[in-house]
Amino acid sequence: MAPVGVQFRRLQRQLAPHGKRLAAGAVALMVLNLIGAVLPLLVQDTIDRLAPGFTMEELAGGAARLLVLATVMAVVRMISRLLVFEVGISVETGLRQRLFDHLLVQEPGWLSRMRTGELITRATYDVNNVRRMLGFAVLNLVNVVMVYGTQLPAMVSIDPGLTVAALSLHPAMLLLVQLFGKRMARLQRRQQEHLSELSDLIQEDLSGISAIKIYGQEANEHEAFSVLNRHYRNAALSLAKLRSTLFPALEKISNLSLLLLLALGAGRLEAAALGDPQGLSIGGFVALLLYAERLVFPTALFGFTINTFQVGQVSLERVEEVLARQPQITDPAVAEPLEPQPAGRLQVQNLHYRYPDSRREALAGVNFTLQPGELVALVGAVGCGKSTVARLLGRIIDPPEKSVFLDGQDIRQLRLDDLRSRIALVPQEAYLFTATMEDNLRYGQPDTERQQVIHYAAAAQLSQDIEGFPRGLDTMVGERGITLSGGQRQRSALARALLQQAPLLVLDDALASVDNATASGILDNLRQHRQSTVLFISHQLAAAASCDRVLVMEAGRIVQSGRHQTLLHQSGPYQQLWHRQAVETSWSRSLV
Ligand SMILES: Nc1ncnc2c1ncn2[C@@H]1O[C@H](COP(=O)(O)OP(=O)(O)OP(=O)(O)O)[C@@H](O)[C@H]1O
Repeated sequence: MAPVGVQFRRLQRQLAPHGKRLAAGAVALMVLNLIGAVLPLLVQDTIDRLAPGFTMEELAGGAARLLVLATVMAVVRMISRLLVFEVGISVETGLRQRLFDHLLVQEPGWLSRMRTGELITRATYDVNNVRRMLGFAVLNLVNVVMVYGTQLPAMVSIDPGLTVAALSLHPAMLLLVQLFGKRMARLQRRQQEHLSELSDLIQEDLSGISAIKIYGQEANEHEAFSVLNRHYRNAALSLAKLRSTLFPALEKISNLSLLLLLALGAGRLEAAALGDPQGLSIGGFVALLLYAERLVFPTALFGFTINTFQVGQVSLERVEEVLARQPQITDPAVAEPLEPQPAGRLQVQNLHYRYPDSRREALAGVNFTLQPGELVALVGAVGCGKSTVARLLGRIIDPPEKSVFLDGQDIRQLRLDDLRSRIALVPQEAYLFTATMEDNLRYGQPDTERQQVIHYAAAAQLSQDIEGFPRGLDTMVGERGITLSGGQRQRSALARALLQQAPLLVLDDALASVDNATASGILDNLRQHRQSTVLFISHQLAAAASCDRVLVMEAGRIVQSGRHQTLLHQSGPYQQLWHRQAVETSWSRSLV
């Protein structure tokens, strides 16, 4: 845990914007406690007036005063709680929103290294703990000070000896809550950790359900799940056991302190009955009982408050840890304005890149230029660095400065939004959201007219598929919608990118699930539109052959560049790739 000063500043930071509401809540609490201190005195007065000869009017008057005060108290209590809890809820929702927005600006590489379940835990469980600390705990802390501050003097004024007796068991109550509370907090965290492990496993298994089925691993996955489930169950049961021991124990202590008060109070009542001026009136005794009872709950809650603070501080630290993580891919301090007339000219100069956790350079000095409107294929063996080039062009990972220029502008000097309006990147893995087909296609351009959507769907050779969907463009797709084939997903992602009408379109193996003829048809459409320069990264050499030029990559470098026919007749990696693919194709045909 951080030092107290740091903890205090953290709390202050969260509460500062809600100062007025908190102050209003504190005033309401004070009013509540003042009424709470006066009420037993009124009860005392009303009872002590019940001497022989009291009138019903006197009794009714006393009862009416009590009723009015009790009603006012209930209303003020509600207001004070609403005010303080609202602060907790406002901090909770604000913090969660900040956390979500902060995750959105992080680069995918970092997010994929983090466990999803862990991030969800921080955005839900930990943020909830912060709410409890700033709502429940702040309320109880202020309240307990006020309850004791207003009630103790009144109790002492009635009978100092019995006041000590009434409070004598409170330390035991606090000690018990402290002891149990620490264990409860530990178990709650453990339970939450098991829950996030379970949600990680569910997520992973549902994503990889095909692999599980293909390798017949259902039984193993069942076992892995049941182990985690058992851990969760054990933590939940231990927590339930702890709670069902603690709460009755607290009730017992509270009953004991009342018993003690009754036992000692009886003597004081008897003394008063015998005319001893030091004795205690019945009204005074009832008032003491009421005070003692009103102290039990805040005292027990005070024990929980300390734990809630400790747990809340740890949670706030965990949330702030994520918030403190600076995104690595950001807008430049002073961004260049975008070139007003984009043409789609791309220059890549001496581009080197090494992944953070890798020893070897993925790109070892890549050089190439794409002229406006050119359709250029980038081919090469697996792992040679093609996708790395695509990711760098879209700044999904960051290229060094002065190595990638779009229309003469270093892409590191552009705002990210500007860059992404100029480069449309279609990744290998097409992702569709749970939304209609139309909303999926216009995801990057939500205001696009339907006619435009239809136009670009046709360019991506998707029209026939859409016609075949039950509700055409209004068909729900994604997780809960109909399942699209890999090729349909890829063409949807392509149509989505075409809608952006960016001057440079980068297809990162984005037609891998589409047959050669369809891929060539799509490339023809792109060539006819000529609205963008296109970098077509692919393993499909037959489709690549129809491009204006082919770039060949090997071990992180461009080693050949030229027209297909020229390269095919040069001995080199392209010729080898082409022959290997021709052999594989004829081999696979021979199997049919
Ligand atoms: N996130 C990463 N962290 C570390 N190394 C990576 C990462 N992504 C890729 N690499 C490595 O960088 C090199 C280039 O990978 P890249 O994905 O660019 O190849 P590729 O040519 O697109 O391959 P493929 O044709 O199989 O898609 C490979 O050695 C790969 O292992």
